[in-house]
Amino acid sequence: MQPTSEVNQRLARISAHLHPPSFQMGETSGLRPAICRAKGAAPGFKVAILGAAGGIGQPLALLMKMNPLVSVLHLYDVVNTPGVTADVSHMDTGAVVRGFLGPQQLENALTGMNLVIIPAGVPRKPGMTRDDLFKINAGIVKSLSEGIAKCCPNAIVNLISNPVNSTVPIAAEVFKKAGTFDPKRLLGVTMLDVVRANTFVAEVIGLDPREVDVPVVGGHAGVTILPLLSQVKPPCSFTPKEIDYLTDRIQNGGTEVVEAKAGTGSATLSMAYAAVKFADTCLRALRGDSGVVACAFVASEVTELPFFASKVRLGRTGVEEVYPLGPLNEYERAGLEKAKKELAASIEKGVSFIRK
Ligand SMILES: NC(=O)c1ccc[n+]([C@@H]2O[C@H](COP(=O)([O-])OP(=O)(O)OC[C@H]3O[C@@H](n4cnc5c(N)ncnc54)[C@H](O)[C@@H]3O)[C@@H](O)[C@H]2O)c1
Ligand SMILES: O=C(O)C[C@H](O)C(=O)O
Repeated sequence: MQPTSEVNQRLARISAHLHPPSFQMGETSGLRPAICRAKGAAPGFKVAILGAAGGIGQPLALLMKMNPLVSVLHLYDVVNTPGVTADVSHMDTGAVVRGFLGPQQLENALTGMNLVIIPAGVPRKPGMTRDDLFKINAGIVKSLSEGIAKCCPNAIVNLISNPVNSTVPIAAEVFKKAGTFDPKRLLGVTMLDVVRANTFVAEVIGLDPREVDVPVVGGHAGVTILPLLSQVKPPCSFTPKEIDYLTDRIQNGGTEVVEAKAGTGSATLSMAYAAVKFADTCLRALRGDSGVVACAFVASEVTELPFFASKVRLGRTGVEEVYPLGPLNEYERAGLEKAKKELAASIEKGVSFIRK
């Protein structure tokens, strides 16, 4: 039988653990200090998610916490990071999770990061285009990019916030101004278009989507999303009706979700999946894996436009090769002309937002 005082002390310790005093973000922004003998994080990459408490940010945080390549996961947002961080940090996977709240903690969130994923910003409601988000999201991406230029200029950046066709040029201009721009390290995330294309094509041809690979080039909005159905792997042919159906469904997949969600937001779960698929690709390349290829919206000389989405090869330094588009059929050449016209305006809008 233990003395009562010892039992009481132990109960008090357990109670303090279960009911901590009110949450406070410390200077270094960790959650409340834990009793911990670990000397530091295990080997792996340090990843920050900016916008981590949002519709995409939360499932993205969950999935990145499960990624064995991640040793440290920083969750930053202007609201609600304490709760999301406490929640995700209880998962018994390797990554150490730390939460950061508000602009005063942005620098701590970013310092030392290898990869920064940005899903911060407002989503569409029915009837809106992605460009309608520019007014709010341009400023958000500008300030977060300024933080990256200052605190982790060598990090790979995965930019999700819409309109991607303009936010990537915005980030590039901020980095140029700061003298830190390296086109190899800035990638607009168009993986959701590829994920959708693989799914819809697999449905039409009756295959498992995991066996299908559809290159999607151009940009990430409406007609700028250009699936190259003539280059689908495994090789297959489509009727003109199937091509029209697939092109339209892939280009409007985002709107399909926005309308189904009826005012409560846009794609979050499939986007978190696509973002993790893309981030994992970047991390494997950083680790030194060879043959790592994905579609992304990057600085490019594939067309006359300064940015364009196409297949890229990733390596330890980021984008190591931007692949040409390959042979296009007449339908795709016509789509490319339409895509370039809209893309040029969106890119210019982003550039002049910073240069003005
Ligand atoms: N690239 C793509 O394929 C793709 C796909 C889906 C959504 N999106 C875009 O991703 C963005 C986020 O979508 P969502 O559904 O997660 O929206 P959401 O509103 O659910 O979450 C956005 C989060 O960003 C946070 N935020 C706002 N300003 C911030 C700032 N200055 N710093 C840090 N965080 C900030 C908000 O607090 C919120 O938690 C939208 O712009 C959306 O259009 C892109
Ligand atoms: O459609 C949107 O607004 C969100 C995203 O760009 C998507 O493609 O789902």
